[in-house]
Amino acid sequence: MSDSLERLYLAVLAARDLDPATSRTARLFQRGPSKMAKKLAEEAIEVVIDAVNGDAKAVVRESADLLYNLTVLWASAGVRPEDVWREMSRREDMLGIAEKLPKSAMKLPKVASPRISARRPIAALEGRGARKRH
Ligand SMILES: N=c1c2ncn([C@@H]3O[C@H](COP(=O)(O)OP(=O)(O)OP(=O)(O)O)[C@@H](O)[C@H]3O)c2ncn1[C@@H]1O[C@H](COP(=O)(O)O)[C@@H](O)[C@H]1O
Repeated sequence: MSDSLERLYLAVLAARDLDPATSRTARLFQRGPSKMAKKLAEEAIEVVIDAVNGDAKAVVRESADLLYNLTVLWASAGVRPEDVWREMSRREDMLGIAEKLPKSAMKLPKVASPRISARRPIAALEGRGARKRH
């Protein structure tokens, strides 16, 4: 999947400077981040509606649109796909699955994921309110 997204990301970068009259991507760049965000949100809602309606084929179609609009927003924000893959790997190393760190240290799993046990114990941050060491 990451290969497809990376190819799409490069295609979006290449289309950025095309004629907005003929390129949707160039038109999105011309209209700026707020339009990109609006389209991304619209696609996310379309995926949700189709999923709630149990229309798997529509979920596939709208998910492709969602990922397209996400790569456009990434490009506009200066985010590269590899930046996201790196963050997902970091989370996987911490927790064994790609999810956010729990807000408090208390919720970290008792048994570290196999990838962690082979490494130095990781001091869990307690989120933004992490106490400073005295
Ligand atoms: N991968 C995509 C891609 N996925 C979805 N879309 C378009 O994004 C829109 C999302 O669906 P919507 O129903 O929300 O859009 P719409 O209602 O048809 O029209 P709007 O309301 O958005 O104006 C559709 O029009 C899709 O055609 C895409 N448009 C372009 N690409 C790729 O982006 C690259 C650049 O293409 P151009 O933008 O055509 O230069 C190429 O590699 C393309 O294949």
